[in-house]
Amino acid sequence: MSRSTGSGKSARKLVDEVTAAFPEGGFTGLIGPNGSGKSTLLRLLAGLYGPSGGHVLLDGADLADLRRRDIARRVAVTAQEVASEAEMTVMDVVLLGRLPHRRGRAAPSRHDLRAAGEAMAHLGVEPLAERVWSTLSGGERQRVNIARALAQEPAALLLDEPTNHLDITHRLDLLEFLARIPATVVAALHDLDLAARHCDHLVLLHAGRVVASGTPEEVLTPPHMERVFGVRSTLRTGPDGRPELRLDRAGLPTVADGTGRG
Ligand SMILES: Nc1ncnc2c1ncn2[C@@H]1O[C@H](COP(=O)(O)OP(=O)(O)OP(=O)(O)O)[C@@H](O)[C@H]1O
Repeated sequence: MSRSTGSGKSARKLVDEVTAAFPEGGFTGLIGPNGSGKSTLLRLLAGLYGPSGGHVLLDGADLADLRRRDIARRVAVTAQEVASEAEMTVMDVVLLGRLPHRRGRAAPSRHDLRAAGEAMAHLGVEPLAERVWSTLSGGERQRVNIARALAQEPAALLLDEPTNHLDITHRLDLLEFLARIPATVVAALHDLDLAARHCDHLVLLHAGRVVASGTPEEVLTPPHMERVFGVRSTLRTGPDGRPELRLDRAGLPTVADGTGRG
């Protein structure tokens, strides 16, 4: 899909010398500690930030040369936290995803309604269609927000911590769904074990730079895990053939009783 080289726009570089490619139709997990630059890189890929150097390419075209609307027709993005006060129904929120495809203030077309309905069905939020957004729980809001992005029918779906607020069942459902869809998916993820199991490609960031990118086996190596997260790790193939990551802080102080005295 796209490739980003360069840095964020700021006197201080938030991401620097990033060169990364995101396999078309694949599911890339963007991993790294807090503050390592995952959200910033997603914003660069979405064209919300312009790089102060380098380029972000979408199918070979520089995002800087594309109109905002043309980018929005092909790239959908969700933020980490979404505003909670909107008094719109869930259906109206999901239909916002159709805006880049609609002309002026015309009523939603049959195709718009179908795309919104299908997106809601995929995320299991159809029963919430008439609910007011501000009354939803955190996890419901997260799923509706992803449904909105999906209703956009994007070629590339950029998701900032999409498993936030989701219980384990919804986490697994969502990650399996993202691995299956034909769109190019790039998601910032904190659950390294889930990223190992569900993503076919990983980009590991540390202090605004790419430390490694490739398959889970290439990226989740003990030296990378120790260097970036300060943890020991073992990656093996599970009984279902998928990678299984085990992490521990052996040798480091632990918080065993919640008092911090371990
Ligand atoms: N608008 C901004 N102005 C100044 N610094 C910023 C801005 N946005 C982000 N940063 C800084 O850039 C760095 C990268 O932030 P970013 O949000 O991209 O990290 P992240 O990997 O997504 O972190 P997290 O896992 O905590 O969500 C952080 O040090 C952050 O404080």
